[in-house]
Amino acid sequence: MTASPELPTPDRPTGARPFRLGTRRSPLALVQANAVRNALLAAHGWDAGAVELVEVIASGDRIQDRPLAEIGGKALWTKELDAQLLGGEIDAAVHSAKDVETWRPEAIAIAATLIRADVRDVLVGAASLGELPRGARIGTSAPRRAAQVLHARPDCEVVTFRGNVATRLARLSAGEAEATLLAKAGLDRLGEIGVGTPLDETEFLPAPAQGIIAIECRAEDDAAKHHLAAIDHADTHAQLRAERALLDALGGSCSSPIATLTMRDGEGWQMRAAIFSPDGAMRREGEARFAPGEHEPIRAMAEKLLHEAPEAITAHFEGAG
Ligand SMILES: NCc1[nH]cc(CCC(=O)O)c1CC(=O)O
Repeated sequence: MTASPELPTPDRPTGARPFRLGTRRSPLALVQANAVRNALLAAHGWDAGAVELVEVIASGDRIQDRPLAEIGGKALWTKELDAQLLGGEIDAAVHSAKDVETWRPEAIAIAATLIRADVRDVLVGAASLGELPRGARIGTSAPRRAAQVLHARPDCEVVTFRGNVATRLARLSAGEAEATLLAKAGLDRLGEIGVGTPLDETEFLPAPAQGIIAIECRAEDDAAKHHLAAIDHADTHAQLRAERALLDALGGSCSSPIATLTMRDGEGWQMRAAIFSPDGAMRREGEARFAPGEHEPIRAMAEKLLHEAPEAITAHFEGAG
């Protein structure tokens, strides 16, 4: 296992190589990686050369014409960065936590999360779900968004929209759909302020980990862990652990329509979780209170949900039985 060599500090600014931060190449990924870089520079008082971005092309970015669930799931966002990390070519990798699958190699650890951004989805193309024209086409490839829209508006039709944020907005402008749904966090980070209407997060529940930027490093790289700990936002990290525990308990994948919202509840936390049939016709919701790191109530809620949900829902989860 390669450890990060000593890094520049105010007392020792020369002679060390930069900390290499791996990132995907999409405009959103680069904005996010730069946010992590700036956070590291500020937290450690390093000069600009101390953190270097290493751009990695992910298969998920190369294959744009088919739904993610069909071509191999979330691993398509992580496997190239995982390989670079394990091979010691980068010291850390920046991810949208929403795109990081539940199963991770044992030698890789989520070392830090930046403070969570806006968790809401934005509806682009109409002022509200109720105001969509009858039979409107909604462009999305996310099972959660499709099921949740169809639950509210069974008359609508879902058409597959993949590609990065700009591509999806261009496809909407080209008339391929009447509306689309995007994460407000991504739009904000790209400077697309004021696009569309944010949907109330208590009604249209977000995806697990939406709005969270996670930074991974080699599990045994104590130097990298130490550097990254300085930029970790503890409450966000607790939410991420809890929402990943939910995904794990449900056996949820990128083809599972699952939505969740984690909120402070006095001293502790409250989680709401909803699971759907892909056509949105069936919906089941649960709620759990938990303390950070104590995920048993979340697992119990997940088991109960799966136990009581109809086959039309559970068929899309592996946690059942
Ligand atoms: N699936 C792609 C993806 N992954 C993370 C974000 C947004 C940023 C975030 O949630 O932190 C997006 C775009 C979107 O869903 O609109």
